Amino acid sequence: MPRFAANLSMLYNDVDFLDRFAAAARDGFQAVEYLFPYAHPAPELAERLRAHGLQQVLFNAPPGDWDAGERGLACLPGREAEFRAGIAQAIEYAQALQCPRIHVMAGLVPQGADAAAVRATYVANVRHAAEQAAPHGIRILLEPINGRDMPGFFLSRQDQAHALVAEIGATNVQVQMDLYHCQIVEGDLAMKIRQYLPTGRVGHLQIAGVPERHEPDVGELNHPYLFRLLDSLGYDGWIGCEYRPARGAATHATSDGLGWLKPWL
Ligand SMILES: O=C(O)[C@@H](O)C(=O)CO
Ligand SMILES: [Mg+2]
Repeated sequence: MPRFAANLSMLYNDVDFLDRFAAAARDGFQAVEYLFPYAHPAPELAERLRAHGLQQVLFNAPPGDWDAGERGLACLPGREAEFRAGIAQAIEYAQALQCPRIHVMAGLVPQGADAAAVRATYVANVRHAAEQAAPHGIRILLEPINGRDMPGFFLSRQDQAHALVAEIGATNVQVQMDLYHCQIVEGDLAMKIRQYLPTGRVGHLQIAGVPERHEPDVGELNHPYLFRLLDSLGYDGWIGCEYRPARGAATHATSDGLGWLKPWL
């Protein structure tokens, strides 16, 4: 059976962030993920996980100045020191939260930048992150993101991410295969899953309905078919529920929209 993690950045927006742990546990989730933990002290987050019997399965390294539009630092020439400081902070949080995966966002390609320099910066930065994370048993994940949601993002295709993982050459670097982004950029999801899961290089999956990024049972995808396929391939990792409930931040919007999950809990 697929194992589902609630993405607390997108789900349960009708309550404060720290109250989303309890809400997810009440709905039957045993694991959570979210974008960034850094607004809260790690012990406070660890206590929420403990109190509600939840595992933290993923969060992101610091992305640079998110409010100013930055979406990761890994591919940005000249920002290496900030990138490294962010990785050190992320590893501290991952240890405190016993989280085995950190997503390192690639970043937006700077206007006019030399493509070779951007790629070389990315490879060197991810190698550094992998080296720092490895002694703690932490994996570094790279996620291709669609260019409609994040125009100019360095990484958008699965084949690009897998080629980079091979080039980086560290055993603790894997691809975060977000099926929502993959459907928008490439489509042919079942064949992509059949192609990439057996490589052992997919470290985490995420889902959402396409194109609105609402519940998985809203939109053009047949998620039950994909879940059965993942089962048949022996996928035993987590699937992050990274979608915006169709009723937004209305009271109980997330819980009311979880009908799709019930058969899989
Ligand atoms: O798909 C996404 O948007 C996320 O997984 C993420 O980490 C960046 O926003
Ligand atoms: Mg994602």
